[in-house]
Amino acid sequence: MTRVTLDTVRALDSDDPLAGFRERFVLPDGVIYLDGNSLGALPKAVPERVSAMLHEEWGRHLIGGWLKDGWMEKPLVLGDRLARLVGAAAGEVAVVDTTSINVFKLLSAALAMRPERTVILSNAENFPTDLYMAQGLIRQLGAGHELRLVPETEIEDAIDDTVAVVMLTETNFKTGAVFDMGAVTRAAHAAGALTLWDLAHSAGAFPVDLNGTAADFAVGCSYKYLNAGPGGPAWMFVARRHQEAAHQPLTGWLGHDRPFNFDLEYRPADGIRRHVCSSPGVLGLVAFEAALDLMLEADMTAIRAKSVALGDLFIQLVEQECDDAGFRLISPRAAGLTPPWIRGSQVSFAHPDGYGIVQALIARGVVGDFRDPDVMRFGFAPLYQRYEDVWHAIARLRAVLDGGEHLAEVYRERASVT
Ligand SMILES: Cc1ncc(COP(=O)(O)O)c(C=O)c1O
Ligand SMILES: Nc1c(O)cccc1C(=O)C[C@H](N)C(=O)O
Repeated sequence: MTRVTLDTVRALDSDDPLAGFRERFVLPDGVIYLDGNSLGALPKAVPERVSAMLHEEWGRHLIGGWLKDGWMEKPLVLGDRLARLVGAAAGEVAVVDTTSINVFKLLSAALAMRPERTVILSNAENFPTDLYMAQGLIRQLGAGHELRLVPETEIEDAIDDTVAVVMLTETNFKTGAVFDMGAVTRAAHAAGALTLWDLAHSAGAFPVDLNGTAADFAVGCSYKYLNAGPGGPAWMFVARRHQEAAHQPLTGWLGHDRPFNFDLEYRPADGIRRHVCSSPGVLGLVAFEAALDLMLEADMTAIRAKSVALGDLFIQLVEQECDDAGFRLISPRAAGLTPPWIRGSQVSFAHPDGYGIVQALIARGVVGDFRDPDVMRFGFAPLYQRYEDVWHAIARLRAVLDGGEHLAEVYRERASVT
């Protein structure tokens, strides 16, 4: 393979069709941010839009904003906009609650649609909150249901006629490996099961085609690749064909068919609206709206192409510059430029000193993250990263290793939030 040089990466940046997006984000000087897969960077439009909402909407219209400024409808209006990014149709997505809560709601709805079956099938590598929510729901439902975990490579074979729901995170949060959503969904349907996809590490990272793969249910967050800010509102998808039958358990007043009739009896609204529970958090929604509008200006195929190129470059440079360091690539080497996707928008290497290396890199302004037991994780966000950033990140990695900076006493104890 030809050696990569600084000239090579500068040439890639000068040919980059997405280069113009970078200046639309706030990025601290000197920082190379490779953690947009945990918390996306701040789009400049977000504080502008939130400030306008505060001063021009809330400040002037007071309670009138619910109607005049469309606050009440935002969960569904933004859902329709987001639908375009995830291969859904208008009316199939709502922006509500948190990812964990939406897992609970949709898992409950799906189990009730398969009353004769008892198993929620998932993988042992899934992000724990999904498993915890399933465990909590099972406890709530009383005896009878089971969360069955198998290794991710065995999922399709494990789908049998006891399985009610196959609940998977499409992109593995540690390795970036991506399930073949179409193949798993076909296998689930062939066995009479439903699918619930967690797209936290997929939406905004690469093209998602919920209806093209006939997915049943999905959830996702807005604060990673969609850049809506810490704790930004989550979203959920219910395929149109299930909307009549799918009933979620958190039957708050805003999922009622006529909330302002104040009836004593709950009657679910039609369609996706019944999955809204409470008053929408308008500040978070407005931040998300600004970030989403920016994302929708970009071509998702171009985003995917650059994400793959950044990830490939990162792998190549680690191997070129640090081949003596004992890094073990745990992400799929090939990413996939057409579906089925194989690697998401992150690259992870395992290393026994991974924690210290990540911390020492952060001290040098290269922000990635660490996941137990030994995973160094780096995320690629094509709208605000340059190829040259990858070059400098690896140069700083080399400097960390050369200086033994990662072995410092201060990194012996791990921080509790990373
Ligand atoms: C796959 C996945 N699901 C869910 C979450 C978190 O959900 P919540 O927004 O409810 O904290 C994360 C990360 O925080 C995640 O990686
Ligand atoms: N959601 C997070 C948070 O509130 C604090 C710190 C990190 C996170 C994360 O997003 C973790 C992330 N889901 C992961 O993939 O590890």
